Amino acid sequence: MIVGTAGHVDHGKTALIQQLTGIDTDRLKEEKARGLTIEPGFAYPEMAGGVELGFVDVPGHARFLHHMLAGSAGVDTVLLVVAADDGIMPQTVEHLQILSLLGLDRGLVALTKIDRVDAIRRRQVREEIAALLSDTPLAGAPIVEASSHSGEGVEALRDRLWTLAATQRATPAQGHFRLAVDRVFTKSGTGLVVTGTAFAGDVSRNDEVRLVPAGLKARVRGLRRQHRDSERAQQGDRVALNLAGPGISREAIQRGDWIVAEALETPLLRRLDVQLHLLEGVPAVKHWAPIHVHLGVSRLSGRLSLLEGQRLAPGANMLGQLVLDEPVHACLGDRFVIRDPGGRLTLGGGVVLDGDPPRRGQRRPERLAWLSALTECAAAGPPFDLDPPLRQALERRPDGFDLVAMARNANADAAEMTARIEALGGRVVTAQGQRRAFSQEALAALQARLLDTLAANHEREPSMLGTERGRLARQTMPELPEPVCRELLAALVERGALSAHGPFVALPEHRAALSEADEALWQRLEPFIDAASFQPPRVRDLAIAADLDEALIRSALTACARLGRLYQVRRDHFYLAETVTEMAAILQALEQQHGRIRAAAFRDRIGTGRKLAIHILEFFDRVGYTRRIGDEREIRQAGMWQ
Ligand SMILES: Nc1nc2c(ncn2[C@@H]2O[C@H](COP(=O)(O)OP(=O)(O)OP(=O)(O)O)[C@@H](O)[C@H]2O)c(=O)[nH]1
Repeated sequence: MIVGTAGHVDHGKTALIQQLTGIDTDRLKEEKARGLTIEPGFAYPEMAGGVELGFVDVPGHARFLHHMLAGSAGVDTVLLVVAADDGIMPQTVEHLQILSLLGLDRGLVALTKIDRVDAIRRRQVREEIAALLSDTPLAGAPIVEASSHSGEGVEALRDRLWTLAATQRATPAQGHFRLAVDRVFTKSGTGLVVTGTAFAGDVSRNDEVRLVPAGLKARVRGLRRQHRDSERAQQGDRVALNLAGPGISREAIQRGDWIVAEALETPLLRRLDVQLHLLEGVPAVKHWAPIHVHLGVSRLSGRLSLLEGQRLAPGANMLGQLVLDEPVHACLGDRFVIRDPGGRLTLGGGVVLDGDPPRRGQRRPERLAWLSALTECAAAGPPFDLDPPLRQALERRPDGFDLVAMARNANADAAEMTARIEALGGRVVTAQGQRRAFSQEALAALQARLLDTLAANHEREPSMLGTERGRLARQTMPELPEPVCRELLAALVERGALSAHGPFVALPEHRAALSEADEALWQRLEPFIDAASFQPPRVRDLAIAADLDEALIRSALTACARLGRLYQVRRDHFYLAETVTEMAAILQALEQQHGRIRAAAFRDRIGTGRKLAIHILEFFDRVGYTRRIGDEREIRQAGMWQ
């Protein structure tokens, strides 16, 4: 259990934690000199019987509110401190509002400095506190009187907290590991250490993790939880990680960054779709207002885009989008607080719904309906029941949806999510690390559209052998990722609904034909092309060799290429289909032998000049058989020429 203090400056938070735990959480020299907390401080008292309890002591001064917000990230229990002499003060109210916005609903109130007041005053302040709590998630929380000076009531408060910690059921770790970094330092002999609260999942020594936003990979060399060496830590724990790896240094990471499991690595997010709530008593906020956003441990600047109107009224809720100046990491259900750009006023906050909003159509009814479904899902709290939004997506998205991005957003496992989709009657197409989910009807409709497009192509281009797969994909559904389209086409070929001819596909009944004149030319030209296998004569050389007109040859060979007898590897340079198949096999063998394909190795194998070898490799890239990576290539579609 991690208890976070809250309350107005000088109400006795630090003194109380010291009384309760014997630990002084004010570490900084300046804090000591000024008698003021600036940075969050931590205390982990020794507990008997495996009970775990940690304290985060936050500053009360209004100027350090961003530190209070950072300290409150990851806290699960609140200790609201109110001094009996002052009573409720501005930061008592503001901290309480922030804790509500962060979704904290468990905790108690310590009425401190009771040595300074009489019984009547104590009762009066207790009543004021009860009234203040009444319409917050902490309504009805116990109010315990204590004095850090006389010690009165401290034992009773400790008993309450210790019992609460002992009876709290440990939440099982869910999802992939995420940790919000609140401190970064280097320790001689150890190296880089980051500390923070684990928001989800678990981490073990020697795990590989990612730094966000730096994107660097790191190994967990050492691990401490709640200030003790450990092999493993999990959701809810205060964790210190000793990280190592290429590029891992003090400069690569700072407070507010995240350490996440590989599976959560995202292209960095700058726009987050959210459910917003504006506090009562603050000015209304207009669309595109500049704001400060506190998310996890970070403070970011940006704009507030309203998705359901031009103005958000005090006390109201609305769907919106945070458009941030810097990239962030966030998942469904993360809470955030918004403040005015001057950082003086807490305006409201909300819940992250979708970290990957579409560029267009953000206010379309189906998009808003999707966000509303996610709002309900997030409101019910983790573990999230994703079935209702998934069901909705299956019903309403004829082009399917990206299941990997959706799983990442919900910090769920993509394989488990695939099983959920299948249980809901949907289908998932998997290709090259992508997973796209469709309803059965949507999938059938898409396949029918592919066949229709192909039929139209055949009618328009009767002499063509078929349509190149990539082109068919772009023609039919440009918004779908190409690997997914190719996978759909492969399934149709498998079922016999399509026939495959190298990179082309055609309806099985389609028969392309050559004109008689072209057929006659082909008979004359084929021997010339065949004789020179890897280096066939170009159109001009054929014209000389066969004593024919160049334009005639070009048109006949183009017609033959449409039929799949030849491939135009570059302008005016045609190769027999068999030769292309042979070269494809050579590439495959080279890849098997060397891991990657180098142009020089290919040139040596086919015995041509370097320039021609490169032209041929570029042809294979173009048709999607190979992919170029720097100076090398790898096979993308091994089955294309089999
Ligand atoms: N008389 C009396 N004084 C107290 C009590 N608790 C704290 N104080 C005094 O109040 C002052 C502020 O106490 P802190 O514990 O630093 O207050 P704080 O809430 O942690 O302050 P910030 O963290 O800066 O917001 C100090 O001078 C304490 O000695 C108490 O129970 N009785």
